Amino acid sequence: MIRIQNLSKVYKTNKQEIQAVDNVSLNIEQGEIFGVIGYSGAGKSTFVRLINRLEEPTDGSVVIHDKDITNMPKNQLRKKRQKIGMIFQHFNLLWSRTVYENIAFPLEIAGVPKTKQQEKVLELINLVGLSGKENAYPSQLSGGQKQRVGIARSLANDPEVLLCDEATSALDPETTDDILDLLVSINKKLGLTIILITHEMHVIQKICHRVAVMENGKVVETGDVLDVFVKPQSKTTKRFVQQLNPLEHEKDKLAEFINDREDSEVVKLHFIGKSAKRALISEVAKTFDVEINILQGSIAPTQEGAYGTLFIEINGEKEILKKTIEFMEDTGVEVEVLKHA
Ligand SMILES: Nc1ncnc2c1ncn2[C@@H]1O[C@H](COP(=O)(O)OP(=O)(O)OP(=O)(O)O)[C@@H](O)[C@H]1O
Repeated sequence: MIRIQNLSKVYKTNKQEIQAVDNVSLNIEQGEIFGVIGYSGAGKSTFVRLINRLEEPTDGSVVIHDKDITNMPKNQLRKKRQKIGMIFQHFNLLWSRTVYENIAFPLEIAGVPKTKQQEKVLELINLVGLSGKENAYPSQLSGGQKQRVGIARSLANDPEVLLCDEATSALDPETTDDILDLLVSINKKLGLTIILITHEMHVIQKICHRVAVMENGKVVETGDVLDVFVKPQSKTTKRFVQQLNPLEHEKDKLAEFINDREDSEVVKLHFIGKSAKRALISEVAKTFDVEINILQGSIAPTQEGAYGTLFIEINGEKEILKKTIEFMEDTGVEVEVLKHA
């Protein structure tokens, strides 16, 4: 649905050239929530602004619904942009206009008749949970409410895609979660494709189906969120995943809880998708003559299912331990033995 090919942006200043986006190619499917994550300076903002040509690309193409944005004349681009919604970190609302008037603004520009405008604005106010706030000014709203106005405004012309530029970065964690829930419900209700950029892995984990990791203008890794979380390939991705899974850091700290016994094996289990719902530990305890000591564990939901990590110590006879590990491996859970008996 959105085909991005060999997209590049070079900023030329007096002193130097900066390659902000470097030969990025991605396909984003209809109806998916696609996240782009990277540290500051990775090129995320530039990338997202190239999609609606708020920045002119130096090279490459962006095709949305079979229309090449990159070589479109300005008057056609203005029309096409009405179908590309965008929300921003600092909301970009019109401060002298009420909530109602902010949301009506893109409809006015598109020349929608007043009665139709009213119908649409009230529908959107209801959709984003701002009923009763129609006549409030942005200065009278909380950050979360301001972003709800931004979202309603971005949806006014029934866009084909919604671009989110660090849309929750100025919000506290609780409000961030509310706004992310709203984006998921809009994605489901309207089947709207969403492309969001962020520097927070939590945002990717909570709402995205697929993710691309950017570094120095390049996409260094891309894939389904669950796969990227479970098997991050690049160094940068691993650092992002560790933000959410501090257990990975704490492997060494477990050492003091582990017995010196010769018959003890320490195992890290990775539960992915359906396997996260299985009562594996009690199954093992009922099936094999072993003792299990749970050392540490965590679980996190994503849009495509949960993934979790559990560190356990298993005590028993060597042969039985071997069979226990094989049994766990056969269930589809990933098993990594950290200390052999
Ligand atoms: N208008 C501009 N002129 C020159 N250089 C720019 C311009 N905009 C961005 N850059 C440079 O391009 C690179 C990528 O910046 P960009 O803002 O896209 O990164 P980012 O990943 O969004 O980072 P942040 O989250 O800090 O905004 C940086 O080195 C930045 O300094």
